[in-house]
Amino acid sequence: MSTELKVFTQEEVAAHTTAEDCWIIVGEAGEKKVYDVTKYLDDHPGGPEIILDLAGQDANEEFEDIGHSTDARKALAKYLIGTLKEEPKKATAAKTANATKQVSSGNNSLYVFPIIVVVFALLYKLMN
Ligand code: HEM
Repeated sequence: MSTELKVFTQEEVAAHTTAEDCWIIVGEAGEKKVYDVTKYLDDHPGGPEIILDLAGQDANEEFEDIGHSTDARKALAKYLIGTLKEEPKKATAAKTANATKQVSSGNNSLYVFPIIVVVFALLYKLMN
């Protein structure tokens, strides 16, 4: 059995919001995990609705606020399906586009930088 966990985006998780298909995100920033709790909904001591209200979302704050027991955490662990792809807010699409650009121009900038440094060093010498 593979121990590799699938990585889901926030958008992918957000598509599972019904009683027949209910995913939630639980975990601290940097280690957020995705759980498919569909089968647990009816077993939840706090009722299914409270979880369904947070379906497809990050439910960490609510999950922690209640002060769930170790047993609750063990129950949750059984429904782990993957981890959340966490990225710095916004600008992600732009960054990806830039990254592609930088790969192709990467070699050039490697040479340009030392040249700029040398030019500035010469200018500094001339002026002093
Ligand atoms: C997603 C947000 C969740 C909220 C807001 C929430 C809320 C609550 C509340 C209010 C109770 C108390 C019920 C009562 O005493 O009448 C409770 C109990 C419990 N919940 Fe949740 N729950 C959440 C998710 C989960 C999940 C995903 C699991 C496990 C898969 C879970 C497992 C339990 C267990 C085992 C209890 C019994 C008390 C304990 O052992 O801590 N809960 N929950």
